[in-house]
Amino acid sequence: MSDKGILIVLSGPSGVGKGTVRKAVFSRPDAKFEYSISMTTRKPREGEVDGVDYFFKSKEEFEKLIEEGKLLEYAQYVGNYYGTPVDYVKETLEAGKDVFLEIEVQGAKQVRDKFPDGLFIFLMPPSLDELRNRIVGRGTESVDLIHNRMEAARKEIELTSMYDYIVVNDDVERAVDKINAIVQAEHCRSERVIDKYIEMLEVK
Ligand SMILES: Nc1ncnc2c1ncn2[C@@H]1O[C@H](COP(=O)(O)OP(=O)(O)OP(=O)(O)O)[C@@H](O)[C@H]1O
Ligand SMILES: Nc1nc2c(ncn2[C@@H]2O[C@H](COP(=O)(O)O)[C@@H](O)[C@H]2O)c(=O)[nH]1
Repeated sequence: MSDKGILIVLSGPSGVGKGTVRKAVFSRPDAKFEYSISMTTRKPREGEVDGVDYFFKSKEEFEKLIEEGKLLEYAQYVGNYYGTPVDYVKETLEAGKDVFLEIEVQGAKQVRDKFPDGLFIFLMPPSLDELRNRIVGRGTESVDLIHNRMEAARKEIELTSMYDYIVVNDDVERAVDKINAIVQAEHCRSERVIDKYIEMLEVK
């Protein structure tokens, strides 16, 4: 059995429900993943706690982290930086624990290049109309921004081939069930590959 954890990357278009699904994954009592807390230059929202929801940084601090190579990936999103701390991810995987990232699509592409063996899951809206309803319903975007995000979503949905799985977020709890099943299957697959390898060595 592999002694390293699996890097699980949940991504998808803005408004599809990544944050909602990620919170539901971690609210299950049997959740076995470690959540990688991101760094961001965005200001905390009401109720958000530094070191729990994000590590909140100034623009200067974030740019220093980029220069020092402390981020596995980073992206600018709606005028702020977001990034994943590389040391935490590597150390946690080395300790044999699965790490869960919830990041936007530019960041997911960068992680795929560095961790091709990661498990990449694209969260898909049931339809583009429903995606628009969710963005509008959240009430956080102006009309212009909603238009930009819908244009971006169309392009992102065409580029799903770099992902290992596509999960439709029609219902949050069903999406969580599917993600848990995918991770469990990935564990079984890697164990089977390693068992096969040991078997071959023993025959020799
Ligand atoms: N399965 C679902 N059915 C109906 N509404 C949903 C579902 N999942 C999420 N939502 C709603 O859609 C809206 C967007 O969700 P959320 O903020 O989690 O998206 P996101 O992908 O994290 O967005 P962003 O990338 O812009 O931060 C929220 O109002 C959320 O309550
Ligand atoms: N590339 C990265 N994207 C990230 C990271 N952490 C969060 N995110 C994504 O940013 C947007 C906005 O998040 P919000 O909390 O301001 O609503 C959302 O799509 C997140 O998935 C990260 O480390 N890297």
